[in-house]
Amino acid sequence: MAIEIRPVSQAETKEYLRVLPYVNGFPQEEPEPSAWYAGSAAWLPQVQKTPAELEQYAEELLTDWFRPQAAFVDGKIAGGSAIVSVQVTVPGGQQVALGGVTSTAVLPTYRRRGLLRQIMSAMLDDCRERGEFLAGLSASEATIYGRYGFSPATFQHRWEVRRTDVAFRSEFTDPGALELVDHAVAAEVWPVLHEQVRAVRVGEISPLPGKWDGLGGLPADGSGPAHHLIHRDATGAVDGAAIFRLPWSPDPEQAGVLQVEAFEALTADAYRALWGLLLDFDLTKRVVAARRPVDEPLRWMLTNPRALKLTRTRDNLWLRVLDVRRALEARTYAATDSLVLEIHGEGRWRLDATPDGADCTASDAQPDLSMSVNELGSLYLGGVRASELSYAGRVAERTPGAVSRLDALLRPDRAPHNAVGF
Ligand SMILES: CC(=O)SCCNC(=O)CCNC(=O)[C@H](O)C(C)(C)COP(=O)(O)OP(=O)(O)OC[C@H]1O[C@@H](n2cnc3c(N)ncnc32)[C@H](O)[C@@H]1OP(=O)(O)O
Repeated sequence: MAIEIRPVSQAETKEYLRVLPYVNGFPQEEPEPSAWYAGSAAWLPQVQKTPAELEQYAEELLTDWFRPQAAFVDGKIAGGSAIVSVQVTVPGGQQVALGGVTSTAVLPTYRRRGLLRQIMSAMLDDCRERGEFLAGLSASEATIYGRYGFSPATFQHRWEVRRTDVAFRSEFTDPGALELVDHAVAAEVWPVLHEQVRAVRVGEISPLPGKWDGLGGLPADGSGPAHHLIHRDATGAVDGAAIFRLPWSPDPEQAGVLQVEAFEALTADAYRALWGLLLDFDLTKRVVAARRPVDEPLRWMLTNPRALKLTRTRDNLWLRVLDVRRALEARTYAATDSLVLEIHGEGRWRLDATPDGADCTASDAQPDLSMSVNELGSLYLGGVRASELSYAGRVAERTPGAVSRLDALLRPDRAPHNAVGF
């Protein structure tokens, strides 16, 4: 078979859309909140489209931020994937370009013949040419993307708590105020709030264009209508917001569940006030929250921290460092130190790191530490410790103490987290 890998042209977008429905079909542990997960509910694999809608979709598919590549087998599209242009916040606060791999699927009749391998290679080359020194994705299966140098860098929790188990350790007097708002107000609040959050949260991703458009009318997808809660500080400025649903169910087990679909707080006051209301909501039995950071402070507010039960923990953003020097120079560090890092296949680098930034230069000195680009991807945002990877045999310490020194450099203030995906 003759295989050609290349970008999809406008004339080919309709044919390319035949592949997209096969992106789905992987087993999900449980349904995710509809609108928050990965963005638009209008994403093709999630809804059946009429022929007219498909025409429109194909017409508008190619944009300057969505770059699909396809594998043409004997002239016909047999698989595809795409890079979306987004930004990720790295330690120190810089928001750097990230090539986001998404919408990956090979038609079932063409799988295991090396098509994804070739598509991925073309897409990562494209990222390098555009100067994107990081690529990222969220993985349908954890066994696929390690071979291309990706590795988990952020993680997320799903938790639930029974209302009868909730008691707060201390009274909280809110200097601000909570307010239920309609969709139109929420649609104005969220983009601004998320920009403020993203400026300070390592790992957070910039929203794709149109991300917030749907907020005005989040679908009532069986989970009931979306409710919008905001918090204002004492000056009236919005410093937190939540979206929740109160799904009705004939099943008593599923009834009385308050689902938190989105939650952001810029201040501790907003955080405490919003959870205070959501966890003590009349006529509910349980609160369920998904896509939450792994260092959720909420448990420390409860008299019984065990009441908050983790029901799922999973990797979220996988990173692939495409240019070691630029990546290491883009972030800041928690200490001042110098280490020589050998990154298999990507050279040997002397990192002179400080809290204000770093210099990274090619080096032929003896390395202090050796690892592959996968380990570097996991370490980069500070969500995984070098000592953990060293114990697992994945980071080799050549100079005694070098693992601890690297941990001290990369130590994060908060666990990296991205509530927004792509
Ligand atoms: C980032 C995202 O978009 S996540 C969504 C990913 N999409 C899906 O899961 C949809 C369903 N799956 C598919 O469409 C395909 O199986 C794909 C896209 C995952 C893989 O496409 P293929 O063309 O079959 O992969 P390809 O033949 O290039 O395989 C490359 C390597 O990955 C391995 N591989 C491929 N799929 C899988 C898998 N599901 N699990 C484990 N290993 C896999 C192959 O064995 C091969 O290994 P090798 O390098 O050791 O030889």
